[in-house]
Amino acid sequence: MESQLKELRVGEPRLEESEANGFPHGGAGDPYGEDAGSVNQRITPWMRVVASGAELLRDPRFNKGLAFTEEERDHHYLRGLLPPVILSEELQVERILRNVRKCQDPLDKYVTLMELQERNERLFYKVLIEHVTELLPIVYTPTVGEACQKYGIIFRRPHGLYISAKERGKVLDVLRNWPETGIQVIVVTDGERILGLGDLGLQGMGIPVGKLALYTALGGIRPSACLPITIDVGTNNEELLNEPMYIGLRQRRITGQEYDDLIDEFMTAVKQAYGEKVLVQFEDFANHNAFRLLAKYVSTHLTFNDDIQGTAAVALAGVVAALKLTGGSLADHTFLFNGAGEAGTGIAEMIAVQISREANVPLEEARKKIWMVDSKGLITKSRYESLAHFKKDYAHEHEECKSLLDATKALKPSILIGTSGQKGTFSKEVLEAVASFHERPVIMALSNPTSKSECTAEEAYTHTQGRGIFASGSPFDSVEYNGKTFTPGQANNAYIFPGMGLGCIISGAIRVNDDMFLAASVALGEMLTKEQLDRGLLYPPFEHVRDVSAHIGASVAQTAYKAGLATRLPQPKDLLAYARSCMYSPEYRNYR
Ligand SMILES: NC(=O)C1=CN([C@@H]2O[C@H](COP(=O)(O)OP(=O)(O)OC[C@H]3O[C@@H](n4cnc5c(N)ncnc54)[C@H](OP(=O)(O)O)[C@@H]3O)[C@@H](O)[C@H]2O)C=CC1
Ligand SMILES: CC(=O)C(=O)O
Ligand SMILES: [Mg+2]
Repeated sequence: MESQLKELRVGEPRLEESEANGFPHGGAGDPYGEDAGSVNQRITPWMRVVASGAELLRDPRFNKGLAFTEEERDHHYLRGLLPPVILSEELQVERILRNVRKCQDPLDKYVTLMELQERNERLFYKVLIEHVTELLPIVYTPTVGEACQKYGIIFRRPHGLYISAKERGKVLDVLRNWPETGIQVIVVTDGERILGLGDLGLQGMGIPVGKLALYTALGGIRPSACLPITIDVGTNNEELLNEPMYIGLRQRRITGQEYDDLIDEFMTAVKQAYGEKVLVQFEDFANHNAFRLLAKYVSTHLTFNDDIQGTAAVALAGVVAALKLTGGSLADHTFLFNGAGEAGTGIAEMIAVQISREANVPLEEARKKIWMVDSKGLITKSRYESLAHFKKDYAHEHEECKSLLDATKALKPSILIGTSGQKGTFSKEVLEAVASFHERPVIMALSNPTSKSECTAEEAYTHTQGRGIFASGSPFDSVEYNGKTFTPGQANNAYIFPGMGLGCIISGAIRVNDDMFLAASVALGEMLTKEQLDRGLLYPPFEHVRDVSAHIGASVAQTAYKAGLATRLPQPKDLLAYARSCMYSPEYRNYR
C-alpha cells in the first residue's frame, strides 16, 4: 500500500493546478504568482498531502471519476479503484443531467448538484455552464432560497467558512483554517435578510455558496479563489431558535458595538490573510447594517454591496433597454418604487445620477422623477424626520398616499419597480392603473425568490393587455396571451457581480467605485441585441452570460485604470481579450 502513495508538499502545484486554474501563468489569477495570498503559505507537518489514487478520487478539485484515462489510472494508482470503462466528460454531463432531471423536487435537484460539486468540481461547472438556463434556478434563485430555509435538514458536508460570534478575537485563525491560498473573492453574509425570506441566521450560507458558484460559472473566476463566508451572530428568527435541526448559534443576534467589532475584526483579518486585492462582496445583510458597513469599508477595502450596487446596475441596464421600446429618455419618465430599502434606494440613486448626467440637471432635481413607497405608504416630505437616512433624498412634497394603488393613481408612473419582498403587491388594480396611463408601462418585479415576486409574468402581461414590458428578479416561464408568446427577462444582479469580480481581478483593482458599476451597467446594456429586444427581452439570455461577463470585466477594468485604482501594470492592450483569456474553463486537464 505504501508504494502506492505519492506525497506532495503544500504550496507545490498539485498535478497541474497552475494550469488547471484557468489563468495564464503569472496572469491575474495565478495562485503562485505575486497575487498569492499569505495564509497557509507556511508548510506545517500536519498539512502534508498524501495523494494516493483513492485520495485523488476523493478530491473534488482533481477528481475526474470515470473520465480518468488509462495512462492516468496507471500513473496515479487508480487501477482497480474504478470500473474499467472510460467515459468522456460529455457523457458524464449527460449522465448527471439525467439524474438531475429525474428529480421531481427542485430541492432534490439542488442537493444532487451540490453533491456533484463536492465530488467533481470541474464536472459540476461544466454541467452548470452548458445548461445555465435550466440549472440557474436550481443553484440560485428561487431554489437556493428553499435550500437556505431547509439548510439544517439538507446539510451534508460543510461548504465555505463559518465565523461565529464565539470566534471573536480569533477570526484570522479561522481564515487560516481555510485550505486554499490565493483567495480573490469573498462573498459574506450575516444571514439577516436572505432574499425576501428574512432572517435565516447561519442558514444563509446557501447564498454565498450560490453566488460564488456563479462567480465561477458566469464570471470565470477559478473555484479555488472563491471563499463563501457566513458570519453567524445568532438569529432573531424564533422558528429557527426553536428548531432542533438548526445548526447555527442558538442565541439572538448580537448587535451594537459587539457586532461592529466582530465585523471590523473580520475585515481586518481578510486583508491580513489575503492582501489588499481580495474582493469582499457583502450580501443579504439587513439594511440597518448594509448601508453603514458599505460606507465604512468602501474607502479602505476592495468591497461592494451587491444588493445596493449590483442590483442598481442591472436594473438601470434593464430600464435603459426598455426606453428603446417606450421611447423617451430617462428624464421623461416617472418612476415609482414599491420598497425603499437596499435594492430600491440603490437603484433609485443610480437612475437619478444617470438622469442628472444625461439631462444636465442637479441630482436633487433628478431625484424628483423618482417616488418610493415603503411599508407605511408613499415617502413624502411630511415623513422626513422619521425616515431612515437612505430614504430621505426621496421624500418629496406630496399629499399622503397610504397604499401603492393610491400612489400609482396619483403619480401615474410609467416605470414601476418592485423591491419590497412582498408577494402580489403589484395587484391587478395597480397593473391596470399603470396600463391605463401608458401605452408601454415598464414593470420590474425584482423581489426574490419567486414566491415573493410583486407579480407573476402572467399577471403582468394579462393585466396590461400584453402591453407591459416586464422583467423579474427570479425566472418566470414564457406566457401565452392573445395568441402571442411573451418571454420575460430576468433582472438579477447575477448579470453584474461575476463580471465586476473579473474586472477587479484582471486590473488588480484596490477599490470599487460607482463609475465601475455604471460601466458594468452600460456594458450589460450593450450586449442586448436588437433581435432580443424585439422579443421583449431587457437582458441577453443567460446562455450568453459568460460573454457578457467578459465585456463587463473589460469595462470595469478600463474604468479602474482610468480612476487610478488598478495596480496590474502595464495595462493589457486588449482588455476584452485579456478578460476572456483569464476565465476558468471546466474542461478536464490531462494529469500526465
Ligand atoms: N433582483 C435582484 O437582483 C435583487 C432583488 N432583491 C430583492 O428585493 C427585495 C428587497 O430587498 P432589500 O431592498 O435588500 O430589502 P430591504 O429590507 O432593505 O427593503 C425592503 C423594503 O420593502 C418595504 N416594504 C415592506 N413591506 C412592504 C409593503 N407591503 N409595501 C411596500 N413596501 C414594503 C420596506 O419598508 P420599510 O422600510 O418601511 O420597512 C423596505 O423599504 C428582496 O426580495 C430581495 O430578494 C434584492 C437585491 C437584488
Ligand atoms: C438577487 C439578490 O441578491 C437578492 O435577492 O438578494
Ligand atoms: Mg442579495
